[in-house]
Amino acid sequence: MLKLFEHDKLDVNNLKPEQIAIEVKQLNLHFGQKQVLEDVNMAIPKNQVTALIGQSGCGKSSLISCFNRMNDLLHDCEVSGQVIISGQDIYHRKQNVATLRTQVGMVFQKPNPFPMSVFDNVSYGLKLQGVNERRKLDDAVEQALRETGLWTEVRDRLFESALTLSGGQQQRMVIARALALKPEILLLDEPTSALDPLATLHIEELLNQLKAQHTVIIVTHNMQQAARVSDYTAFIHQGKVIEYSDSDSLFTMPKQKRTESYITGRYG
Ligand SMILES: Nc1ncnc2c1ncn2[C@@H]1O[C@H](COP(=O)(O)OP(=O)(O)OP(=O)(O)O)[C@@H](O)[C@H]1O
Repeated sequence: MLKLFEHDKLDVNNLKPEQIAIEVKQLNLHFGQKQVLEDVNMAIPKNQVTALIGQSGCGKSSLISCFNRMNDLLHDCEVSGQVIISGQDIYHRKQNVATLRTQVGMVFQKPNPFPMSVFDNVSYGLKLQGVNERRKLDDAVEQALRETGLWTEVRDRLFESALTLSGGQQQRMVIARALALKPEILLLDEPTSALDPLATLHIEELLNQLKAQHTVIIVTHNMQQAARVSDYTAFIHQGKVIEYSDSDSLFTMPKQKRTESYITGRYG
């Protein structure tokens, strides 16, 4: 898999404004009395793959859920601080949340195809946006399926139920459903944990291609996967970002003792 050359590495703790897709400032998140994220400050680079790693319950999913305000849907969740995307704090009261979720797509652990055809799944978001012209929908569906490498596999099955696809195909179709809306940012929460090794490999190869057009952020339990697919990695522990750097440095020369303990399997 083609990764960054040594000289292409960015210093994620010192990015220029034009290199930043998401800037997180003083982000805190509570569920009731429980603090889940504490003073998170980080800038996520544009058109790169960034991985969030850390032991179960450390706050990885909660953090990416802040990037498209999925946490708004949860009872008892309180967020403070700023998440800046395209120069706007997405927690500003004037932010249109539906627009935000178009701009920042999300894919979950378990493939969640809607019980309808492949075509209707992939065109779902566009139709919700009021796109009805058949030609436009056809083109968008084909383009999104090509982007996920699924087109040749499903071109003859577009009007069959998406539930008849394999788990790996369903997950790529769900990614295509997000891509059809042309998001700037794609959030993936453990996208391969329900898949077999071959389907996992397909998704991992796909991530590397997607970054040409999108900023990709992946939560993963699997450190080998993070090292394989990501350009940058943040290690999170008990709601805090402990270390954040290019993935090669973090996995081969971690600066913090806690990062080293985690990546060498001493806990987690
Ligand atoms: N809806 C919720 N209500 C209350 N607490 C929650 C909720 N969602 C998550 N939490 C708590 O927030 C903490 C962080 O959870 P989160 O799912 O972000 O962790 P994670 O690092 O993604 O874990 P995993 O790797 O197991 O998915 C955990 O203690 C969890 O129990």
